Amino acid sequence: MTNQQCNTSRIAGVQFTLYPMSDNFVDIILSALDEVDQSKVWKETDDVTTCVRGKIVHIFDVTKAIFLHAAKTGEHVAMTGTYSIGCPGDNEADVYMAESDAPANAPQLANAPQRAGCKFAIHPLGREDYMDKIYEQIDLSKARGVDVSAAHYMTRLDGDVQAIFDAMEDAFEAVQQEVSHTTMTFTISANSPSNQ
Ligand SMILES: Cc1ncc(C[n+]2csc(CCO)c2C)c(N)n1
Repeated sequence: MTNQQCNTSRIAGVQFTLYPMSDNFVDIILSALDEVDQSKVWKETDDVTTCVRGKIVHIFDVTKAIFLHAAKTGEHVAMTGTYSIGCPGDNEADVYMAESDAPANAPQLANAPQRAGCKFAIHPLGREDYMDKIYEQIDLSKARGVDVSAAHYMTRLDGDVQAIFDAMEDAFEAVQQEVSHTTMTFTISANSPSNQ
């Protein structure tokens, strides 16, 4: 689903870390961060994570593109992170909310097939009825190109990387419309020797 929100949408963000299981990890991390178009988001990298903030459509576009960039090296790579929206006081990158909705990396990713496995969990905050909000809003039966299965504390998604990130974006988008402060944690892994 593409994000149809206009420029008055709320700022969202993600803190994430890439783990290339390779001697070449510095190059893989830095080239992924360098070569992906992050012009539509606020960003900051340090020794622990990268933080990207802006419209929902762009924070998912950027994390998807960085993971795909690292995975196309053929090395076993994992990424873990937390998406967040509605965090009180989160507005210092408001200028990025005026960006257009067209995802900056979508054209380059159009033909970049890559399989992965992912587990994610969504956390609607400050609500006693949080389980209802999850069940009401998330309909992964509509997710195309991913196998969905239950796991303890998480939902597992297997399939193409782009379809996995699209399914997570749809879930995050739907829940945050109902619950103002929502976070989502995920771990995604590609080229794992466990699958060979
Ligand atoms: C997305 C992402 N952002 C930051 C780090 C932290 N980090 C670990 S090694 C390295 C390169 C050499 O400084 C960096 C930036 C990461 N792993 N993944």
